[in-house]
Amino acid sequence: MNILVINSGSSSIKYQLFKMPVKSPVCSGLVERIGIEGSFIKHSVYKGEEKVVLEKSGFILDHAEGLKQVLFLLSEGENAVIASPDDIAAVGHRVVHGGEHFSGPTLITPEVKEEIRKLFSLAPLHNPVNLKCIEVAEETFSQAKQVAIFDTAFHQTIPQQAFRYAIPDQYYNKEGIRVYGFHGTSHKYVSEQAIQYLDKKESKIISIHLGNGCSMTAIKDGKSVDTTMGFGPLSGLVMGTRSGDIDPSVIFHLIEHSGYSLSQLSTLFNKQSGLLGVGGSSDMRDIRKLVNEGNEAAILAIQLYAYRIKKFIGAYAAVLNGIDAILFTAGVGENDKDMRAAVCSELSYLGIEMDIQSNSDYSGGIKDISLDNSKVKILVIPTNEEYEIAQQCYNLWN
Ligand SMILES: Nc1ncnc2c1ncn2[C@@H]1O[C@H](COP(=O)(O)OP(=O)(O)O)[C@@H](O)[C@H]1O
Ligand SMILES: CC(=O)OP(=O)(O)O
Ligand SMILES: [Mg+2]
Repeated sequence: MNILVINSGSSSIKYQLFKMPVKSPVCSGLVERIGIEGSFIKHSVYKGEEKVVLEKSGFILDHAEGLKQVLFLLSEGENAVIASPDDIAAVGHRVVHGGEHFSGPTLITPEVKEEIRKLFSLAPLHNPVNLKCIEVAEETFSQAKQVAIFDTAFHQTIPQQAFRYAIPDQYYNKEGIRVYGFHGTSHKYVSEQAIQYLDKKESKIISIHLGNGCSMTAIKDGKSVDTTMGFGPLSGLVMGTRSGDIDPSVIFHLIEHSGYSLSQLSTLFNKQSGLLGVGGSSDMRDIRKLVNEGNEAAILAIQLYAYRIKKFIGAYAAVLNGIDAILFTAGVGENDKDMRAAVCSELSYLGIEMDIQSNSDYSGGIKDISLDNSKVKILVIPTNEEYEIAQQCYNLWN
């Protein structure tokens, strides 16, 4: 069964084509830096032991344009992996916000699309592009089943004391205002990998997903019990362009004293803050270059970024009453050894002790980068949201 998975993030599209139930993909790829200078596509086709990599650069304005270029790569030329669009049985879509409606894989109908649309304002960087990718896929693969897998689903196990805000009941009961949590597919995948690796079903894990969006989840015995993102994917950690936690008084102040409108506020906190707002770029690789040149704004940006993660490690150690393992994953978590080292520095009181050499040598796969005597394991685990999505789609029919 051919399942194409489309994972549209705020600044990228990742995709993989699986011949399920086989875990390794037929092809995979990445459209990066969508809407910012230096956009590129990297498309890899796996032919037995051989891997053919096609790279294409040139500005890509939006997700629809990026996806159309990907669809062309799948079916044209000598490296085509499908003969016709009808070869795809199902398309699995990552959808970021599912509100309270969706807790499992969901066949996409006009009603489901309407629900995704209703949540646009709560996930303005994501649900609109997720829906756009669904529409492009429906047009292109008209015979395929379209399935949505929601980032919010894994967090349905969070208890009320963690998912409710301390505001009057009616805002929860009538308007659904609560913590939903995001990156659930990634937190689920990496925590399951860790539980397998540690061979420890009863476990206290802190999963740290550092991509363009960033979030942490406290996971007890495989279940999410708290997470840093909330009603929308804006709270918690410092991110590429999002501020993370901010006192709502700042919002009142900007409205009252600077005349900010709703859309200006949304743009400020969603698109102009985080690494971009403080350090000058949303991309950690650019920030690292600036840091190496001694740029003070960039240095401050990574300090804020690391400090916030550290603070939540402390909070979740308390929530879980101990930690067996912390997991680093996603673009920054997997690739930025200096960030991992900064986060884990001076946490020996909590039993977190990194093997600096092992951290520096990390080059892929699941790896324990803690010292032998560290009470807490520090694991780097590459996320694979696409495989997790393909598996959940496959389970719908098998
Ligand atoms: N080698 C690297 N060093 C530091 N950061 C990196 C590296 N490679 C990728 N990243 C960062 O990872 C982030 C993107 O992560 P990713 O998980 O792909 O995000 P998303 O899925 O939200 O688009 C960017 O900030 C990028 O700079
Ligand atoms: C939910 C979220 O922030 O996703 P991403 O990291 O892909 O932007
Ligand atoms: Mg992502």
